[in-house]
Amino acid sequence: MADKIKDAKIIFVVGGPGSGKGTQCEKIVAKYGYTHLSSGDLLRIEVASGSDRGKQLQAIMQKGELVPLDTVLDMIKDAMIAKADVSKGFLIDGYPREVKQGEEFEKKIGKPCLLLYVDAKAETMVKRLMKRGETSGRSDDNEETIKKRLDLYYKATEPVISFYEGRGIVRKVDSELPVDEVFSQVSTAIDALK
Ligand SMILES: Nc1ncnc2c1ncn2[C@H]1C[C@H](O)[C@@H](COP(=O)(O)OP(=O)(O)O)O1
Ligand SMILES: [Mg+2]
Repeated sequence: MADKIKDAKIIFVVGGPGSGKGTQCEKIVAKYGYTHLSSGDLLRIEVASGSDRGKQLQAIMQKGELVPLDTVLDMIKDAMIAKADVSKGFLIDGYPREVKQGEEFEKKIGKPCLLLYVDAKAETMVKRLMKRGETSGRSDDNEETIKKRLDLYYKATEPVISFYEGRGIVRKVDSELPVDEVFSQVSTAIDALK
């Protein structure tokens, strides 16, 4: 496993809920051909399957809490293995959510070459999520859960950014700007890799 993805680039895409991670990842996929793995989407697929594990996950996610570390990591790893032969890079979207998740990822999978920090104000994120909630069908896009997810983001995930800043791999993009302008900052960060 470690061998198979050794040469692939790994990018952590980190930012608050509703900051625009998914939106930017979609554009990276289109321009650079990376494989996009959203931990949230992987979990939602499991929930939709109606499995016992899915039911447990559903309860946790609806409360806006983090699901157990090994569960998410196993799902990401399986998805990476499935794409290892054809992928030159992986976008790990919405993970790590806490420093410990990052450490586990590196132990079991590999090191990121870049942490893309998608930054937006809390007020902006709430607005976008409320709007997204009108059509997303996501049970966690409601006012009460959004507040919890934001609190958890500031408490658990912001330290992740400081942790990787120490390694010099963090590039911050201003996601208050229109999507295409954010993407031009994203492109600059990715073009600088190699
Ligand atoms: N730069 C931007 N300007 C305006 N709206 C944006 C934006 N980036 C994303 N959005 C919108 C699209 C979605 O409806 C909502 C949340 O975006 P998202 O990509 O789903 O966020 P995330 O994956 O970080 O939770 O905000
Ligand atoms: Mg997303």
